[in-house]
Amino acid sequence: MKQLNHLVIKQLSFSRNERLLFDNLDFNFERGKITAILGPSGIGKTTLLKLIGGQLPVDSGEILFNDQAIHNCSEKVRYQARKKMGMLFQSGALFNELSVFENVAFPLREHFKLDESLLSTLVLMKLEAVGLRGAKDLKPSELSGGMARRVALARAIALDPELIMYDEPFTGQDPISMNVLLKLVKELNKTLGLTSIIVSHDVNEVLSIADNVYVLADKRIIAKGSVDEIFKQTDNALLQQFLLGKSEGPVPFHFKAPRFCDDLEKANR
Ligand SMILES: Nc1ncnc2c1ncn2[C@@H]1O[C@H](COP(=O)(O)OP(=O)(O)OP(=O)(O)O)[C@@H](O)[C@H]1O
Repeated sequence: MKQLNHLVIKQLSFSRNERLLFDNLDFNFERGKITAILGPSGIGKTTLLKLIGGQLPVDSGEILFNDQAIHNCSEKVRYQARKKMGMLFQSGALFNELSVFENVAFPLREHFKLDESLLSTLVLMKLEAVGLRGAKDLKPSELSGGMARRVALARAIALDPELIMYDEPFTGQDPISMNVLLKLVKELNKTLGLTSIIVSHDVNEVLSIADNVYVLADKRIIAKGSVDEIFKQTDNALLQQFLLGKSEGPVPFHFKAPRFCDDLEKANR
């Protein structure tokens, strides 16, 4: 029987450049749901996706995908797990020299030996799913930013992943493209039965399609739950500051620094 939790992270700790980013964190990503990961810039959201994808090794803790440990497994197991994960990174540029069709065909050609007619059918199905079958012969330079993001999404679902991770998928989009992408992410989640994880600074937009939310701040999870539950936590000052985007609150404006007078004295020595 398939577990309710598709991906489970237990007691994750991770440092970068001796800076502790995660201190003993637990996450449960429910199968078939959209989970948003929110938090201030630099808190480690992209890093979390890279840890899940196996691009970075954990310092300590466990990552279980379909109940199988993928943090300390063999290369073979990691490769099999990675094949079931699609990733859409903001910087995940398309190959400029390839057509839209060939960009989406790329992972299929890499992983399978398919005859051209089957490959073509699969690519056209993925492009149809993102509404861009008609753009198959265009080059990336001929696409708008929103269209390019949708082609990257078609490429991310080319191998029929179970889980898809989006890193800032809406950044830099005009309101119409943003809504098209939001609708698409929600629809694909439902029609393909995906488990989706979205990292985004577009708090209201991402919460409009998410089922569950984790809010990170200062090495820990400051709030988690369904979207409704998160909005009810009005006594959580850190969460409220973040959700409402207030400059005043528990999140300090100043990055940790020595006393100003000490720095000035040093500068004038
Ligand atoms: N390649 C790297 N090498 C060393 N440190 C890195 C590297 N990439 C990121 N970091 C550091 O890790 C921390 C977390 O970065 P990360 O990109 O995961 O944060 P984020 O929450 O996704 O930020 P943002 O919302 O601004 O994208 C930051 O302090 C960053 O400087």
